[in-house]
Amino acid sequence: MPQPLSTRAPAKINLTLHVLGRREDGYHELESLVAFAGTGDDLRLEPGERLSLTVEGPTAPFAGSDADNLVLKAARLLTERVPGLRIGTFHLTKRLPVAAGIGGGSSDAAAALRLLARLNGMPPSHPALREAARLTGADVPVCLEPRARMMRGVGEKLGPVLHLPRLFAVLVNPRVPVETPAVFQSLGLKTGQSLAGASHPDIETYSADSLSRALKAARNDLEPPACTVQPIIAEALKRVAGTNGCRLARMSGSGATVFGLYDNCEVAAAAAKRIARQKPEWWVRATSLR
Ligand SMILES: C[C@](O)(CO)[C@H](O)COP(=O)(O)OP(=O)(O)OC[C@H]1O[C@@H](n2ccc(N)nc2=O)[C@H](O)[C@@H]1O
Ligand SMILES: Nc1ncnc2c1ncn2[C@@H]1O[C@H](COP(=O)(O)OP(=O)(O)OP(=O)(O)O)[C@@H](O)[C@H]1O
Repeated sequence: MPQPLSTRAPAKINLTLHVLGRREDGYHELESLVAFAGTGDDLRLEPGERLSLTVEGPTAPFAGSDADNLVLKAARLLTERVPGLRIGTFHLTKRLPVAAGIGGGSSDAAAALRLLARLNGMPPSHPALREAARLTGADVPVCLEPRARMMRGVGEKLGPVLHLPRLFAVLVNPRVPVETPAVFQSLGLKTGQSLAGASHPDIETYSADSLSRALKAARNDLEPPACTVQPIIAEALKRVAGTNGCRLARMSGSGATVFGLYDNCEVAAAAAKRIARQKPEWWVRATSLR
């Protein structure tokens, strides 16, 4: 029985993000503990002669032109590397906010690579998949197998899968797009500049307590520059931090999405309800992270 050619493209959450410096090519060296949410986009692949894409769903109008979609970029990069690759039409249901720091486009691109691998019987470790992912964007490699892990370099160095205790979260996006290059720019590092930063311990199995301690001791270095680029992020952080039972409020990636962590799903759901009532125009989701 062939497996259905569909997959979830979950939101990527940077639980921590330390900037270690800026390379000569202008990209920034990072260290980030990445997890994935229960909420995301959906992608389906209908095998066929031509490579094409349809996009629908609530946030489809904001995802740019289909020709520039990262789903097609990743698929093209793979076809260039694998002669005779079976292809087809992708159908993307777009639900995640765009340019939001939760890797929507990256996760969609990684989902496309997973579906093409499945259609062609390629193992997930195939070097062409890894290369196509890396060339599509810095966040794509970590999204290939969406499980919690440490990400280093500019996203190409991945640690082993981490067994995190289930985290109960609320994701909040004030519906302002934030362009990643503008935030890195606003950090103001010179090329070749290194920063002394506390590095993350390499732990494979966290208890709820050790994870909570590690998260609190860490930070997202892109939070201050992102708040300068888009001051509403500071308001989102304050609103999340002010909800009952919020253990930690932090921005993901380059923003503007902010997450709050809670002890259980009931408290998280209540916090989401409260923020959605206060700010009906914002995107608010209670979800779990792993
Ligand atoms: C901030 C993160 O979301 C953290 O996970 C990622 O590092 C960004 O990943 P991404 O959006 O896939 O990034 P890309 O599309 O590859 O790069 C967009 C732009 O962000 C800047 N960029 C990105 C990644 C990185 N490590 N250093 C950078 O300086 C570069 O100006 C680059 O031109
Ligand atoms: N499938 C896609 N979904 C969303 N945006 C896409 C997609 N393909 C291309 N894009 C373009 O990519 C840009 C970044 O969108 P995306 O939602 O991936 O950002 P992000 O969440 O900030 O990503 P990251 O956290 O990796 O920095 C947008 O300007 C958008 O036009």
